[in-house]
Amino acid sequence: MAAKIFIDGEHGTTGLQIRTRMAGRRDVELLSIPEAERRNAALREDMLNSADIAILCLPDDASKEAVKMVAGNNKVRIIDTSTAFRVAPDWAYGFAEMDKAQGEKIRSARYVANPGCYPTGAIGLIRPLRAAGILPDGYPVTVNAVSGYTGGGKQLIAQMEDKAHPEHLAANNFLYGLTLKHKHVPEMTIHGLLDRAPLFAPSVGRFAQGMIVQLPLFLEDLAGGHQSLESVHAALDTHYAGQSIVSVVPLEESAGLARIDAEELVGQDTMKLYVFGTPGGAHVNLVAVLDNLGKGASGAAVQNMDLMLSA
Ligand SMILES: NC(=O)C1=CN([C@@H]2O[C@H](COP(=O)(O)OP(=O)(O)OC[C@H]3O[C@@H](n4cnc5c(N)ncnc54)[C@H](OP(=O)(O)O)[C@@H]3O)[C@@H](O)[C@H]2O)C=CC1
Ligand SMILES: CC(=O)N[C@@H](CCC(=O)OP(=O)(O)O)C(=O)O
Repeated sequence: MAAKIFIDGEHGTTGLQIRTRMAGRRDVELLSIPEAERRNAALREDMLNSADIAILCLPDDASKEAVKMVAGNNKVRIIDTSTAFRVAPDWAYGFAEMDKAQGEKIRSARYVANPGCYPTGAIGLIRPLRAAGILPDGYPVTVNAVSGYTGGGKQLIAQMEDKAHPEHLAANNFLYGLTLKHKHVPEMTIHGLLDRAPLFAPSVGRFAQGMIVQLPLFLEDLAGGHQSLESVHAALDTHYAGQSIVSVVPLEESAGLARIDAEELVGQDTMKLYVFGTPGGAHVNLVAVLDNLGKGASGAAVQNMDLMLSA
């Protein structure tokens, strides 16, 4: 029998892209609410409680309310795409490739927190190096990133695309999060296994989807025996061996590149990791490229749903 899936927030940016990815699938039956009724709490509660898996594509507060609506119903499993539960101890973090044991945790979980788009890139780069003891305690990690503007949901899309919007944004590229208190920092710290919060500097470009996350490192401050471009690359390559969602670009290939396109993986649910620098040099720049709505949100939610359905 087809599994019943309800996407709460199905008419928003993340929800719509999950729906697109489900189109044509016979193993799932989508429960749906007409767009005009999207904020009808009674209807949503009914749908949430009729689902085998509910995927929440809502702001944090609405996600918390939705979770309360199914609290007494052990049959319903939840994937939440908001920031609300990403560091909650009783939720499985929905990034299967970050750790060998994570896929099994997601498969058997009742509650799965889908990662944020920036943290997917940052944790994808940081965690293998922390787990292998290469990035030492106290290292001052900085994460610099650029996102397509769909990362800000319907509101930012309207501000970027609609010239008549009262808060129209004309900039082609802007920095934000200037207080350095972005909501993704706790998630990067905890799931990146860091003992010191990273300094995170995000930005947005005038392109709809796509993302680059950069982690520049000083090689002399890494653990002994790992202070080379080749060693850092080998650690990432070993960590991601045997799966097809996160790939580590060979050093010979990245050495021949003059530039990286933030839109490289638009429409795909994979992530590419690059290691840049010069052999024998002092620095490396680790770079993750992904689609903020692919592996950064909707694609990851479908990957998590598939893992849960395989239980
Ligand atoms: N966009 C992205 O790249 C990413 C988004 N996320 C997260 O995914 C979640 C959804 O974001 P996104 O799709 O971008 O946002 P959108 O604003 O595009 O969509 C949110 C949807 O939720 C609806 N909604 C808002 N409040 C309520 C409520 N109280 N009850 C019912 N429905 C409600 C909105 O309706 P209405 O139109 O009436 O406001 C809208 O349809 C957020 O938590 C976001 O942080 C995570 C990773 C990446
Ligand atoms: C460009 C932009 O505004 N991006 C969003 C993050 C997008 C994302 O990862 O969503 P979550 O909020 O669910 O973590 C921001 O910085 O708040």
